[in-house]
Amino acid sequence: MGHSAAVWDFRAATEITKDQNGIGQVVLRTPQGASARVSLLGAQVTSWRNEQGEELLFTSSKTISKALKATRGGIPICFPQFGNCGSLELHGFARNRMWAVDENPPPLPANDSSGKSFVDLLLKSSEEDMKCWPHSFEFRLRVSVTKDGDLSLISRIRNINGKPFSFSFAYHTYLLVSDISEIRIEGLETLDYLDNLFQKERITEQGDAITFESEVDRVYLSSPNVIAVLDHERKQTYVIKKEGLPDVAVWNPWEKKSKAMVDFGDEEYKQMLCVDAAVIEKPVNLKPGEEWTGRLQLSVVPSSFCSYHVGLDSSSL
Ligand SMILES: O=P(O)(O)OC[C@H]1O[C@H](O)[C@H](O)[C@@H](O)[C@@H]1O
Repeated sequence: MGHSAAVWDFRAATEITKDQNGIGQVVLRTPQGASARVSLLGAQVTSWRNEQGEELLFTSSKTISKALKATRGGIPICFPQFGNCGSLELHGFARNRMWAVDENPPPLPANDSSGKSFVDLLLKSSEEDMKCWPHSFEFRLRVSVTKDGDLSLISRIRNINGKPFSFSFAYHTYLLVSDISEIRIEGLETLDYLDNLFQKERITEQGDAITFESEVDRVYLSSPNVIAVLDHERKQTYVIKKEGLPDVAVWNPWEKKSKAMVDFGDEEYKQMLCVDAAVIEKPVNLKPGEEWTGRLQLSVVPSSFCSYHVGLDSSSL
């Protein structure tokens, strides 16, 4: 039975359940049938479905459900470190911590909650984490599904310390694709990137678009705020809009590395592509009392629908 958006109670449509390990899961639904699932472990979005109920994010079928570890897939949050560019565990600790539902977050700009199904989550620095990263912070994440089925993530990180600190950050987004060989990314051409396969060497992208025929592990620098990932076979395009996130990490492990990963099927590299809106090259510096905001909005449009080319900006975010 259909529901009219006018009478849809977005709050009531937000359900909190538990997974088999007892970890809280927030399910967001729209009247048109789009949905997302967010785990309180890591504030990781583990599912995002369109109005037809089709999954749009990749999750490894070999995911090992070891309690208190992020699973491979969805959108893990990398904070306060991306990759291994510091002394912390890979991609920082935030993705492996339990987050709380924040019932009363400081207000976001007007209208952010209207017509959306959303949840606010909160992570604060713990005594344990202070031992390896001695900074007090409050990290608020709002995850929303809009009435059009778009997935939106807004991160606000506040320094509640007496001293400045800096961090790197990424929305480590595992997109589900039909066949990696048929995928093209538009919006990164002509940019410089750091190549993780060559000791982070800085290289200028020469291709007209990014395509895939072997392992890729790069960080594109100073990128535009709209990136498109075209899936030729499915005839659909992921449009990635971002704000406050200058870099884009692109990763596909390809065949050999896939076989070496215990929580990843040997052939699964064909169905995934990580395209992470991020701050990596120049970390964010926060003075005491300051707050940083990083926004990501993911939509899916038919590939014939090219309006994402119209004004490559993110003003509608
Ligand atoms: O295995 P994960 O924690 O999801 O990280 C997977 C990948 O993430 C990033 O893109 C890094 O650049 C890669 O070197 C890393 O292997």
